Amino acid sequence: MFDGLREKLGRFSDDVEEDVDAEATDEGEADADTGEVDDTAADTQPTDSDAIDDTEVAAESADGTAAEDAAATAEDATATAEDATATAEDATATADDATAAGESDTSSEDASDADRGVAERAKLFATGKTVIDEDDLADHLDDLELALLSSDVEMSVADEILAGVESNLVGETRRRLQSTGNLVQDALREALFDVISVGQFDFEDRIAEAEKPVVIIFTGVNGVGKTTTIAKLASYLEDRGYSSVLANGDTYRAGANQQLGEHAEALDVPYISHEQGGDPTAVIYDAVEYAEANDVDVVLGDTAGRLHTSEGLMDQLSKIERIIEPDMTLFVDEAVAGQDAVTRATEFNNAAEVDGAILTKADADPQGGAAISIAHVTGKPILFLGTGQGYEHLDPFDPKEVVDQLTLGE
Ligand SMILES: Nc1nc2c(ncn2[C@@H]2O[C@H](COP(=O)(O)OP(=O)(O)OP(=O)(O)O)[C@@H](O)[C@H]2O)c(=O)[nH]1
Repeated sequence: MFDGLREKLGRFSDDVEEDVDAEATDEGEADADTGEVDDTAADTQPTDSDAIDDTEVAAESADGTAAEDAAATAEDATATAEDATATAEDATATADDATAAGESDTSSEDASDADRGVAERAKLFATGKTVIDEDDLADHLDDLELALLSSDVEMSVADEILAGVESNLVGETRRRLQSTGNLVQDALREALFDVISVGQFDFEDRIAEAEKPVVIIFTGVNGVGKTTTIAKLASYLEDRGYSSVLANGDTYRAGANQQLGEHAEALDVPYISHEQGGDPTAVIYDAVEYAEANDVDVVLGDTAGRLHTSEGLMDQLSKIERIIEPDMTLFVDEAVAGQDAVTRATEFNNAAEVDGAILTKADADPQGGAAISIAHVTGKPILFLGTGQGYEHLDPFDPKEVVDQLTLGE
């Protein structure tokens, strides 16, 4: 799942990490230069023998402080601190060379600057800050934006992710997700998690706590897998001890009755329908009465995905919402629909406020744009992913798992 986008995100992490390493090496060399300067300050001593002694002392001091500090900090740090230790070692080596050459004449204050540089770099790595140059990062962020947009991530969501990555890289990362030991990847993972996890709530808790019957209405266009999803959810609920009744509120489309009826029969759950052209609100109302009379826990009501006019459809949904006052309205669309799914989610949310979304066909290698964008754009969480045609192919949406999938392929 999401293989294309995962590859692009991986490339971004690798490229930025490479620059961070290059930057770190440059800084290490700069620190080492400072060390070179410090050591030879000893040459200003009056006698040759003093100069030799002092040079040795200065060299030891440069080694000791720089390497020891860096090594000590690096011990506390995670894997990333190893770079800093390496830098400190480089600095030590170069400082030794400089001592032998004895070529510079800067004051010993620079020694503490050098020490600070290495130690602070180690600390930065340890706390999740990087030393990447802002201009370099800007170039990489442009690449990341292209990668996201070409994978159908909505523009405002892409911007949010870029802002998140940038602030996570130049600031302190929040570390809600387990660190991968790669700062750039961690920054990206946190930024993705922020947009994907918007509004998450526990669906099962909501069902358990609500007064019965719980009424759930499904909205979304035809052909995306709405009917199949209703059936999958009935099966999912049954597995968790809840009975349900299916109601066909799609009285517009010929064949809808038969389709949902077949699922009800296959699952052996009650089914309420009216004639084609009837009032969908009345069908769902009947199903609620049936549930109340028969102690059924959950009413699952389908709605039309298309009418003569889109206003007609939206009016119908508003009427259901007004009269039935469902406990939840869930928007269903295809993960593979990308930006279209995001646009439709917004439209349906405006007509009948949704509580969450279900993305079907996540098994059909979607780009990932819809999965990343819908929650942030609508402010409502994705609750389930459809992962196949069977009734068992409905997986609760776990933002952390999706982030892992997108960044680690797990
Ligand atoms: N691969 C895959 N196919 C799915 C998934 N969910 C539904 N489908 C298939 O998508 C097709 C359309 O599903 P329906 O449930 O009929 O879609 P609908 O939204 O009710 O559409 P209409 O019947 O036209 O109203 C069917 O062949 C389903 O088996 C899924 O998660 N993965």
